[in-house]
Amino acid sequence: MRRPDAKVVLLGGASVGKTSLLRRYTERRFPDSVSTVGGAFYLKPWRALHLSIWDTAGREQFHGLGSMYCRGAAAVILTYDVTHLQSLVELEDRFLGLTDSANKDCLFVIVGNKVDLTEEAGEGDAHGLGQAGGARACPRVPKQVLREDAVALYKKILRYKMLDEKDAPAAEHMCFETSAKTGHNVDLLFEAVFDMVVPMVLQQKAEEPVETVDLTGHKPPKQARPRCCS
Ligand SMILES: Nc1nc2c(ncn2[C@@H]2O[C@H](COP(=O)(O)OP(=O)(O)OP(=O)(O)O)[C@@H](O)[C@H]2O)c(=O)[nH]1
Ligand SMILES: [Mg+2]
Repeated sequence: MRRPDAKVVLLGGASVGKTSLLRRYTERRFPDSVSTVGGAFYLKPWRALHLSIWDTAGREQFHGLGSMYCRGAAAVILTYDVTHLQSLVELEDRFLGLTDSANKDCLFVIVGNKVDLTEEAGEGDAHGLGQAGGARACPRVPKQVLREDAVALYKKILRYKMLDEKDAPAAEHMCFETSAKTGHNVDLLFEAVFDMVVPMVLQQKAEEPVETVDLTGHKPPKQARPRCCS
C-alpha cells in the first residue's frame, strides 16, 4: 500500500456525526452507525496525492488516543452538533489541546453537523437541507450553535496557535454547516479541505532536500593484485 502523502483528522465529541460524515462522503449513504472505538482511516486519492482521512472516537474513554491520531496532521476537521452547544464548547476545552501534535502549518476547519434537525432546515427544503430520499420527518429543534459562534472559535484557535489572522485562511472559508443525513455540504467540506491540503503538501515536497550521493570523494576500490602462485 502506498504511504499517504498527508493526513486529515476528524475530531469532536461523541455522536456529533464524524463517522456519518465520512461514510456519507465515501459511501454516498447514511447508514446506522455505531460509536467508534479507537479510530479508523480511509485512503483517498486526490489530484496527484493520496490522503488518509482519520475518523476518531469522541467518547471520553478514548480521549488519550486523540493526540496520537493528530500527529503530523495536515488538517483537522473539528466537528460539533449544531443542536448541542456543549459539543462546540468541548472542541475548545477538550479537543484543541490534542492538535498540538499536528503539523505546524496544520489547517483547522470547523464543522457544525446535523443542520437537517434544526428549525432552519424546514425553510431549507428548497435548498437541499430538508429530508432526503423520503426519509421520515423528524421534529425540528432550535439551532443552539450559530455560525458566528463557530467563526469566533476559529479565531480563538488562530490565537491559540499564535497565528496572525492575516496569514491564515479566512474564517468564512473554514467554517461549514453540514448534514450527513441529507448530504448537505458534505462533498463541499471534504473537497475544500483536500484542495487546501494539496498545495501545502506539494510545497513541502518541493522544499524537501533532494537526497544526493556525493561522488567527488569516491575512490574506486583498489583492485586486488593477483597473487603469484609460484
Ligand atoms: N439527523 C441527523 N443525525 C445524524 C447526522 N449525523 C449523524 N447523525 C446521527 O447521530 C448519531 C451519531 O453519529 P456518528 O456518526 O456515529 O457520530 P460520531 O461523531 O462518529 O460518534 P463517536 O464515534 O462516538 O465519536 C447516529 O445516530 C447518527 O445517525 C446528521 O447529519 N443528521
Ligand atoms: Mg464515530
